Amino acid sequence: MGAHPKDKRHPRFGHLPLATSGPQECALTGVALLRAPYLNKGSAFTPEERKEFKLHGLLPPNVQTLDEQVQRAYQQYSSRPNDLAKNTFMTSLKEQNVVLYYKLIEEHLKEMFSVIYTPTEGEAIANYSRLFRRPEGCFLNIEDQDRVDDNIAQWGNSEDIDLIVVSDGEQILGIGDQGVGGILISVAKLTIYTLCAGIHPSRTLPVVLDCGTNNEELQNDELYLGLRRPRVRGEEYDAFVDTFVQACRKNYPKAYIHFEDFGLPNARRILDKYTPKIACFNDDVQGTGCVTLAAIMAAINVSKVKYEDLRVLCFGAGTAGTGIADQIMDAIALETDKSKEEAGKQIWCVDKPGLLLKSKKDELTPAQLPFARDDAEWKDKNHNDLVSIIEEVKPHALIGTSTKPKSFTEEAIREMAKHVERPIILPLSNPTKLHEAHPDDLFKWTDGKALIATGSPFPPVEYNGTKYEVAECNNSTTFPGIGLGAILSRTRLMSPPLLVAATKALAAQAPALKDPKAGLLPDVTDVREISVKIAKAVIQASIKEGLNEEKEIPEDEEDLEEWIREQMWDAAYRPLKKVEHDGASSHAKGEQGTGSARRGGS
Ligand SMILES: NC(=O)C1=CN([C@@H]2O[C@H](COP(=O)(O)OP(=O)(O)OC[C@H]3O[C@@H](n4cnc5c(N)ncnc54)[C@H](O)[C@@H]3O)[C@@H](O)[C@H]2O)C=CC1
Ligand SMILES: CC(=O)C(=O)O
Ligand SMILES: [Mg+2]
Repeated sequence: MGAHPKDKRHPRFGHLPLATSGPQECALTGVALLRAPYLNKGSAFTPEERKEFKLHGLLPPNVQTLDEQVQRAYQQYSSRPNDLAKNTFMTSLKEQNVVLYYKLIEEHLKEMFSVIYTPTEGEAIANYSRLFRRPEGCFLNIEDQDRVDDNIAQWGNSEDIDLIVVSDGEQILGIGDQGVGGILISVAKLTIYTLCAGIHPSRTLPVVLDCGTNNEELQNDELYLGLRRPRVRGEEYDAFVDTFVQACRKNYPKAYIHFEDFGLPNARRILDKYTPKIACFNDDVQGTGCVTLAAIMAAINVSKVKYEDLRVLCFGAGTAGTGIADQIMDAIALETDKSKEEAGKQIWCVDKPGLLLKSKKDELTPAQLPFARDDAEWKDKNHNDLVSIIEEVKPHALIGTSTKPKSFTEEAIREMAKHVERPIILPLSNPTKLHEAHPDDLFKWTDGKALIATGSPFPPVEYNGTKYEVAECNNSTTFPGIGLGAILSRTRLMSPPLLVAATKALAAQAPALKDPKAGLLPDVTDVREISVKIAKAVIQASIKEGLNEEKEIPEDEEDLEEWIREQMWDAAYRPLKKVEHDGASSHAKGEQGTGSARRGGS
């Protein structure tokens, strides 16, 4: 038990919008308290708490520390036979004791990250209706649009929610349409926010928009839990999304909305519609764009390629691919004197039919259009086959967001390595089995010269007796810090300068800047401090743009970092303070006590 780590400090800031330390108000007693995951301490309830909260006789007598609980939980976790069983164990643990859940992951972050996130979370999502035990999050149903406002309103008072992650389940990781199971990607992304950026876990809301599913396997599965109908499209769909957004704005006006894993026809459209109006973010477009650009920035620092010369080939020009292409185009324009249009000419995009060409513009999405090439450039040249395109373009960087496994063939990679000294190769498709290439092969085919980062985690690669770290290029390195900055500054909008600032802050942390054999991106174990730096950059950019609604933000850099750290939630037990029932437990999240985690409320 012991004191909460933050209680040992004397906060230097009189005004902190988010409370993460000090006593926690609790209106529950007895069995109800033990069943409240945000307040439950299990065997770690102190003798005084056991007395005050009527827990005598409900717990075995030995009072334990959080560390002892972690030890036991880790043994239980380790005894599970496979990763999916471990994932299910973790879900149950979270339903019992939120602090213990996060502390356990924190202690074994590297080992558990892939179990609670990609790739294992993908498996859990695909099996959602079979593994289902207890719902988590908010389920909105397109056939019940009139109830959306009520359904959203039941999660607290207007000050209670900082962050909403929403998915419509159409393009989950790389495994396509998972219908209502998409709730678990919202849940998983919020777990990453808490773990990696200390976002207060009880101040978040995971949402799924159930609009039907085109996944026939799910439609024919008698245990499927979602709407058993083809996906709704068009005006009805747009009205549903808008009803959801308006309900969020009305009930939680300060909450930042994160869109995740929407399908190709909708992801960019929705982002473009709401970006000028509210603080929102699409992780697949923007988070992936930022992290990939940061990896490229680190790689060109090693390979000494200049922005004005950089040639990039994006294989798979969907939501993530065009998001990445956009960020790279913006970076080239910013770092050179070129216009965006000129900068875009340094990026070639390939999709299923081959290279994107202007003559096919009617078949291209608006996000693909800026990257379509003049047909004249490709007259009498093969633009349908990756090897031929590589031969012609001679890219410095090759990025895979195609969901087509093994598409970066030996022939393609050897062709690339013929033309550039240090090929930058980023197979980003998730889950692991969909990666465009395996890092072992990439090192082999390029004689150890490739600069690599992958979408899911891989162990280090050994080549010619040297061990190389393979950086994970996943938006999980960026979105938590961006969200933390957005929430703490209460930015009105997530405008491009905020994303540029976040990318630069991440790129500056790349281990490869100090050691060319090290990873292109920081390791997940350092992620909380990385998030502080990213959040700081986002906050400063928000202030510079005049977008910050939070006005009491320290100016001094060190003070600002400390102010951010003070507001990050830690996995530690806080003392409980008994309060009378105040009605908040009628909220869907009422088990958290008073429903308010604000300093002013406790
Ligand atoms: N590492 C990371 O942080 C992230 C990775 N991803 C991964 O990227 C992949 C794509 O995700 P989204 O862009 O959201 O999906 P999407 O469906 O929007 O895009 C995929 C694109 O690849 C194209 N494609 C399919 N087969 C192809 C082929 N044989 N050759 C060329 N293009 C082909 C599709 O036509 C589509 O345009 C997924 O595996 C996803 O998990 C997505 C976001 C973040
Ligand atoms: C990482 C992620 O957001 C994806 O694969 O969709
Ligand atoms: Mg995603």
